[in-house]
Amino acid sequence: MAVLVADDVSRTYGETVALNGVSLDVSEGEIFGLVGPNGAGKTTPVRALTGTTEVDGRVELFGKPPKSVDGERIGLLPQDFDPPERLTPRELLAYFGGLYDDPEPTDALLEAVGMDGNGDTYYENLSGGQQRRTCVATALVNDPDLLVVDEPTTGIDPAGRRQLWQLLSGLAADGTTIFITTHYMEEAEELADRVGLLADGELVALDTPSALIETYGGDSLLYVDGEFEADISAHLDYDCSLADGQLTFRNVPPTDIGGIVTQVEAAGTVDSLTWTDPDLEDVYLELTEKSPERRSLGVTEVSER
Ligand SMILES: Nc1ncnc2c1ncn2[C@@H]1O[C@H](COP(=O)(O)OP(=O)(O)OP(=O)(O)O)[C@@H](O)[C@H]1O
Repeated sequence: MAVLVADDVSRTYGETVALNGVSLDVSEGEIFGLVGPNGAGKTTPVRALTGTTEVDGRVELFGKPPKSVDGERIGLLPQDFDPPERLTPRELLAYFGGLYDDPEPTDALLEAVGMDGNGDTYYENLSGGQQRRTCVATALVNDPDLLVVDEPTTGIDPAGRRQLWQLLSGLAADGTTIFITTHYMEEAEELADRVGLLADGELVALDTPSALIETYGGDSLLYVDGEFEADISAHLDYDCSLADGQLTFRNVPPTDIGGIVTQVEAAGTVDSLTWTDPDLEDVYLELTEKSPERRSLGVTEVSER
């Protein structure tokens, strides 16, 4: 059963269309990532899911409207969560724990988010990343069945971010459903089972990261730098382009790289090779840099790039 359902959800603020007919569902134990540029509308579904803004369309959590769901089942980290500065992480977690029937132990929460060494420092004296880790812990205090986190790792260093990915993956493996918004494409690609891409309030793509990359990510590229004659391509069995002393080969299988180098070296010298595979960032740029008009014409094929 879907834990979370949004069906044809729209929200306008005055003249601004924040969400336009967004439909998605998230299954138990799934991590769903929502990505999109600033102002694309990512926070608006978070508010709709947690019943803090009214929307047109249907939103259900555990088969009920958000406001009817037992708060014990939901963990929320708002984007702009700003706890009292003169509390320590330990005091904050104790405070939030007091709001629930069976809170998680504070020490375990501090350790889970990598804050066990700073549990007694005033919030105002923590670094930005340490503050955000503390905020993540507050969303976990009730061991929620559904965790909704809006840009949870903003400001957290790469190692800390990976630690939180592991934490979230572990929670999902144990059955927690996770809805996460992020600006980090690596985070969405690594963490999310499926990713929805919002642009101008519309969900322009929704699939697994690998399927999105396959559909929209574009070509793998092999760059060969060296000294070549202008007619080098005539000596090669592979299509390529030559610009600024660099040969570019598109979509060659990795197993062909050795053969390409051998052919290029027969007609020039090779200084270096660079290989790039498309990733979710390419998908993001491909889909978000188009105007709404071009997207509505379905102009998203790789060949259009
Ligand atoms: N309370 C509000 N009043 C008026 N406009 C709003 C309000 N909340 C959001 N908006 C507008 O709705 C649109 C979507 O905002 P939203 O916060 O959902 O975007 P976002 O994708 O989360 O952005 P960011 O990545 O910058 O956090 C924006 O144009 C924003 O200005």
